[in-house]
Amino acid sequence: SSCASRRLALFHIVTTGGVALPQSQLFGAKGSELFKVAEASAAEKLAQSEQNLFAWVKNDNRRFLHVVYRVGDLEKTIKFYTECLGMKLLRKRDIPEERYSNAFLGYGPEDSNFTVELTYNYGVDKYDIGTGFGHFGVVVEDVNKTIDLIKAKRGKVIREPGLVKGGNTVIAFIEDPDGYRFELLEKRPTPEPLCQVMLRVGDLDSAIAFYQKAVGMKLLSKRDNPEQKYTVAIMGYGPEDKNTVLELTYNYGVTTYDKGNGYAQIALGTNDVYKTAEAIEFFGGKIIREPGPLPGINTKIVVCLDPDGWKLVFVDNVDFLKELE
Ligand SMILES: C[C@@H](O)C(=O)SC[C@H](NC(=O)CC[C@H](N)C(=O)O)C(=O)NCC(=O)O
Repeated sequence: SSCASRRLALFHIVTTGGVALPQSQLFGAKGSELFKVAEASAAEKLAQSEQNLFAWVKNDNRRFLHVVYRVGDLEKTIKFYTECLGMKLLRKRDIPEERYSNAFLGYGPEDSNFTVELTYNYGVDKYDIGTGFGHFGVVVEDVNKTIDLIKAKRGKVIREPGLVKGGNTVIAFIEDPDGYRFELLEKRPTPEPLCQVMLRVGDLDSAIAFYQKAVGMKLLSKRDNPEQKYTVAIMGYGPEDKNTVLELTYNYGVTTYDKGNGYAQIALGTNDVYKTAEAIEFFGGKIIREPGPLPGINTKIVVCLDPDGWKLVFVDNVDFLKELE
């Protein structure tokens, strides 16, 4: 967009009363040459800024911190995640003045692992999950065993264990007490068992470009499944067997989804929220909260939307660690 506005500025130089005239008519042949030189130098500067920003984003210290969503009964969800999915309750906080509580759960400490941040809003016991949110992925050693345990605890199994259609991983799907789906994937043990967040997108190429350029993720793999009519792009900061990834799913012909009001956002760590905001804007993301410290806790954040309107929050790495002290 920044590129487009500079082009627009150049265009305005050669317009009179809103009517565009050929450059040679305005400035003569020499003027037209000068204009071309100015335009080329502006384009070079723009390309240079793009390179610099992208290099900064790639070298920033980014990682998946947590995924935030709303639940209707915090204790019920904590019980389900700890008993059925083997997560640990890492911390809880209550913010009575804002009438909400949070619980953080996961498979390892927050300073090095991806976690879920559950939000309970006082008095709200139900949310609409919408159609855009897909699932969270959890690696387990034995899907059948986990499913038996979930059934024994009266958990909801929505897809029995078996090979994923068109692939060779044993999977199963379950739903938590609020209806959020978890895909269980049978894989070798990993340092990051909370391994995926799957979101559906309406334009896969735009989403991939945004997550590469503005968010600094790598396109780890892209797989088309013509029989099932969908394409998946796996984006992340490191190899899928050791790191959490974002799984972007494009269903043929589906360009919009309902986001509901349950799923909220993914939080990512950064060394500089101000520079992050610059990159987000430059590469076409929409900033919905300007970079700066949060009142009360002073943690610096910046909030933006991806091309499909999915929310991302970048959190200052040092401030985040201070929060954990
Ligand atoms: C191994 C890993 O890549 C997967 O598990 S993909 C899972 C697969 N995803 C989809 O089908 C996505 C498209 C679908 N229309 C959607 O929008 O969710 C899946 O869910 N397979 C189901 C199965 O039974 O195999």
